[in-house]
Amino acid sequence: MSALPSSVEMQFHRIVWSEECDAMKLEFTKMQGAGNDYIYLDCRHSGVPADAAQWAALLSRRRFSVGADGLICIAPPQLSDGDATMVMFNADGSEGAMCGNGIRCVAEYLYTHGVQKELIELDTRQAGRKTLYRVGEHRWRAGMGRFSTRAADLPAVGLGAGPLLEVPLVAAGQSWQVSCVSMGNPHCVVFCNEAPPAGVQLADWGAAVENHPAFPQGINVEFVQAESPTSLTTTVWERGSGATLACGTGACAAAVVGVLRGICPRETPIDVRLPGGTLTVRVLQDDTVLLTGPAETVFDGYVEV
Ligand SMILES: N[C@H](CCC[C@H](N)C(=O)O)C(=O)O
Repeated sequence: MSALPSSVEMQFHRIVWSEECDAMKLEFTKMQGAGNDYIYLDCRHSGVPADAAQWAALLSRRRFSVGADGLICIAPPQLSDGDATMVMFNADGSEGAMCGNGIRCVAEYLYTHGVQKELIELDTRQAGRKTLYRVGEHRWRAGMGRFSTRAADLPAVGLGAGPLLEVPLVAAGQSWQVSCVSMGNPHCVVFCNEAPPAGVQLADWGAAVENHPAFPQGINVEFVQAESPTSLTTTVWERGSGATLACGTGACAAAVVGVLRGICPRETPIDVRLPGGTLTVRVLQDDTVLLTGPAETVFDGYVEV
């Protein structure tokens, strides 16, 4: 494991000095939602450590460390009536504004660690408050707030001023009609005959769109195939993490574009089938979105550093 960030601060309340091995133990909980796995740190007493981004990049490395799509700090709530704040980092250490699979797992973590409530209020640093409803064993519904297709909310440049529903985009030698949606974080959705289209390498096209000049802060990319009006098959390339088995906000973005393009119905549950599992999305008349899916604990562990 390469050298730790030199300025690692002993802010984690769950870092304990281990006498027997004269090392520092960083305790964590590994959780996943439809295979989108993160390392969760309980920072409710200590606050988000200054080195969280470095820890995310260090510990997310598969085979060389714990391995994950990123790291999520469970921090104190922004407002007194909240239960906690989710602060998420992608595998490259970049901070994501919102994480649909992560927010359900934070609710599950709190529920299994003393917050015995079926309705949990979670804050985020950039995407506002989310309300989580426990709908079954290890299963939560998240109120994801309203979507937006405005360039300013993504942000996107040079793609036009109106709703970015059908914009031409050339990347990796391919030209596509893409739809851009913000779920608090930016998504580029491509409806196609198969997801991903034959002959298109997700890693090539995904990375090319993620880093396209039209998206100065990067973007998450979804290829979507409509099996029926209420069943979408989707593959994902995530900003800052690459190909993941599922993306909660990406599932919402796919369903939203399906509704706005008249492919999917509003209000009706839409199954978004991802490589890691199925998430269910409802796009309501007022443009708010509900995301339902699993939230599972994989293991508790610690890293000696
Ligand atoms: N990569 C995303 C954050 C994680 C989103 C995804 N894991 C989800 O479940 O919504 C971004 O940088 O906007």
